[in-house]
Formats: sequence, C-alpha cells, structure tokens
Amino acid sequence: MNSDSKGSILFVDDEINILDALTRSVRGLNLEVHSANSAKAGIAILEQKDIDIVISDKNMPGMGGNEFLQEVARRWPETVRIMLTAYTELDAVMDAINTGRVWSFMQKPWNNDELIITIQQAINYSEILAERSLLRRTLEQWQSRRKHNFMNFIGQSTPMQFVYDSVERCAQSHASVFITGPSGAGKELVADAIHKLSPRKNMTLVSLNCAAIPRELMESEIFGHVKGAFSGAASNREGAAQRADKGTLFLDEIGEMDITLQAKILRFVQTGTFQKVGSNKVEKVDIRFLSATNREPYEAIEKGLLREDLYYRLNVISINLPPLNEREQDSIQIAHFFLQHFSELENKIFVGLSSDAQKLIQNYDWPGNVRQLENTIHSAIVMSEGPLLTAKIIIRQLRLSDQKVHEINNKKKPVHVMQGSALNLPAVPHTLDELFTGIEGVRSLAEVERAAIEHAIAACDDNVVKAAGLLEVSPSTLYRKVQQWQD
Ligand SMILES: Nc1ncnc2c1ncn2[C@@H]1O[C@H](COP(=O)(O)OP(=O)(O)OP(=O)(O)O)[C@@H](O)[C@H]1O
Repeated sequence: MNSDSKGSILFVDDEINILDALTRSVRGLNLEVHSANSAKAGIAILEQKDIDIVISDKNMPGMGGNEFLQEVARRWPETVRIMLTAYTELDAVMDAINTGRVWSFMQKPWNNDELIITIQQAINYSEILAERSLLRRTLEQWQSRRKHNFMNFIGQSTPMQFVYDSVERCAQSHASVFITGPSGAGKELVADAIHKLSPRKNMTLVSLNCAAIPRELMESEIFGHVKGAFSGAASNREGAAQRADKGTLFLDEIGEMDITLQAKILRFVQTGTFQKVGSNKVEKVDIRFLSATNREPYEAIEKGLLREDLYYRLNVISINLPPLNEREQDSIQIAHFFLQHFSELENKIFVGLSSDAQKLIQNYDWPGNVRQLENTIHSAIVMSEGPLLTAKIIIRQLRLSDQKVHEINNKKKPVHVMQGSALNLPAVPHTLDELFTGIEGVRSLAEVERAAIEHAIAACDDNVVKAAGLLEVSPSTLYRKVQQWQD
C-alpha cells in the first residue's frame, strides 16, 4: 500500500465493465485499488498485497463469491469482506453474514453514494480490526510472559506480576529496597527472593524482626556486644551486622525500632561501619540492606516512629505488596497449594476445594492476607476429614457469623478481563431494566445500544430479521454488530 493512501481495496468480478465501473466509483477515495476477474486471480493478489477490503461478486464461474470470501475469511481474517450480488438472495447473504464470511453486502446495480458510504465504513472497521489485532497480540505476548509462580510465591495476578518484575530487576543491584504492604502479604518472601536472586546468594541473609526483639536488646542484636557491656553480657557476641557481612540484612518492621537506635542505623547504612555495644573499635562490613514495614511510611514519619532521613536511605527502590483481596484469582491458587501441602504434611486425604469454598475464599477479604489463608487451610485440614474442603469447614475456622457469610456470598467481585489465555468480553447488562438505576445506571451509548439489541433479539425469539425490523435497522447492520461483540 502506498504510504498516503487511506487503505487498499480489491474488486473481484468476472465482468470487466463492472470492475471498471467499481474502480471509477472510488476514484475520489484515495484508495489503492486492485481488481481481478476471477476468485483465483483475486487470491493471487491477496497473496502478494496487503488488502484491507475485498468486494466480490457472488456469482462467478469457477470458484463462486461465497466460497472465495470463505477462503479470504480463513486466510486473511482481518480483511473486511463485502459481497456484491445481482439477486435478492437475502437468505444466502444473511447466512454468509451470520457465519462470518461476509461483513456487509451491496446489491447490483449499486447506488454510487451507498457504495462510497459502505466502503468508508469498511475502512473504519478495518482500522478497528487492525488496532484490535495489535492489542490482542500485545496482550497475548504479555500473557505468555506472565509468571504463574515465582520463587516461593504462588499467584499470577497482574499486581503480583509487577512485584515479580521489580524483584527480578532490583535483585542484581546493590541498592537498598524498602518493602511495604499489609501484614502477612509476603514481605519476608520478597526479601528472601531478592537475596536468592542476587550476587550475594551464597552468603547469609540475616532477618531481624524489630517488633519481636525487646528494645533494650536490639542494639546488641544488630551490632553485637563485648563481654561486660551490660549486665548479662557474659561473653563477646557477634551481631547481625557481622553475620550478614558480604550478604544481606533484612530489617523487618523497621517502624517499630527505637527512634534513637535509628540514628545509629542511619550511620551504619551510610558508612557500613559500626561499633559493638561496649566497644570503641570501629568495624566495617559490606552489607545490602532490605527493610519492610506494614505501616504507611509517611504516617510513621509524621508520628515520629520512623526517621525521615533513614527512610530515604533505605528506600532507594520500593516494592509494594498488594493485599490478597486485590489479587484477582490468586487466593484460590494459593488455597489449592496449601491444601495439597498441608494434606501431605498432616497425612490427610483432601482432593480439592468445593465450589462454595472457592466462592467464599474468593470473596472473603482476608484481613490477615496470605498468612491468614495459610493458617485457615492448615487448621481446616487438621480439624476435619476429606475428601473436599467445603465452605462450612472454612466458615467454622474463620468463626464467621451468618450475617457475614450472607454479605460475602452476595459480594460482587470485579470482572477481570484476563483469565487463562483467552480474552473475555467485559460483562454487559443484558436487559434494559438492569441499566437505568440511579447515577450508577448511567451507561455508555455503546452499552445502551448493545442492551437494546440483545433485548430485541431475545424478545423476537432469536429472529434477527424481525428484531432488525422492530429496531428499524437493516438485518446486516444487526448481524454486523452481533459479530463485532463476538470477535
Ligand atoms: N504469594 C504467596 N504464595 C504463597 N505463600 C505466600 C505468598 N505470600 C506469602 N506467603 C506465605 O504467607 C506467610 C506470610 O508471609 P510473610 O511472612 O512473607 O508476610 P509479611 O508481609 O512479611 O508479614 P508481616 O508483615 O506480618 O511480617 C508465609 O508463610 C509465606 O510463606
């Protein structure tokens, strides 16, 4: 196609004077025009050129228009196909539209204005098809690169793909990483994955939970102490700093660390040097720092729980873990994984989750995130017998009231466009009544149109020609629209 033409068109007809007339009719449209006097010659052109629109006669010697357009649909599905027919064979043309061979039709003798409008609509449709196909290819590529599981993580949701990507990207560097996310969402798992994928993987990852260690012991836990540094310090002791030398130090719940100790940590992070408690000797180590909090960092800074300068030092790269209830279908996958894991561990025979259990797991909020799901499945397996893990067992473990169960069961989770490898059409209300209720009932015109058409077709017992009559549009317009939603 030449670069400034608006598209390319191929006319196929066994009558040369028709081909000439068609070519003349589209002269003003700035199209690259090809013509062929048989289906065979048309296919030869399609094999060589990039054709956007094909207009073919229906009745030709040799391969007829029907068969020809079927072949075009099979081999060049993105070429828009229009049938030209001298007869009012509406049923045959409808069948061709219905089965996707044909997008629209023109009757011979044609009206020139109508022909131009149909071709202009076909050009627009062809552009939509090209854009959609590019989008589909991009999504498919992205989908195929999606990680189903990553390191010790289960889950293939979109937000987790970002987490996996960030972990992979930052692991190789020396940069400090600050991990945020609610309790039990997998922050420690992130730290572990970064260390295992880093050049430091053969050295030690030392994890310190700042919330679990008493404040007065924390400094000694990190830097170690010398004999007699404080009462009870009966001998020299190495701290996490020394153990993590050439490796990684993970400071979990950093917002719980004593604020005065945070000043020492800042110096340690800046210089890599420290002194054991009770010692004047300055020691130097080579450490990569990872830290985490389940608090909102800026709130912790405002409340005076986290030093701002320390936060900026530790937060060269940030990774945020989404709560479990924002991870599409991950909760079901994780539940299956733990079901198998704990069945083996506890020597029980559980083969799967019942459908009501899956619905409950999918709709429940899991305030304690993956840890709560893990513990719930574990306790459910211990406290019951297989072979199916049912909603009833989970409800008992979670101690949910009837009211809560009712709320969970009636919750509507958002529809996720990508599931498995197929692309699902977004859900659209199927009746007009479902549309117009309050401000939330305001819909796009496309949705309203689709609902009106679906309503008409259903009301006419799937008789499209009758529905088209009631809607005052042509049946081919209706077929075209229905076909577009299905593509
Ligand atoms: N995506 C996941 N797939 C499988 N297991 C997971 C996943 N995320 C977390 N877990 C498991 O859930 C439990 C809690 O994870 P982890 O300790 O990493 O959470 P956390 O965010 O560090 O929690 P806290 O804020 O309480 O320290 C662990 O047993 C971990 O192995």
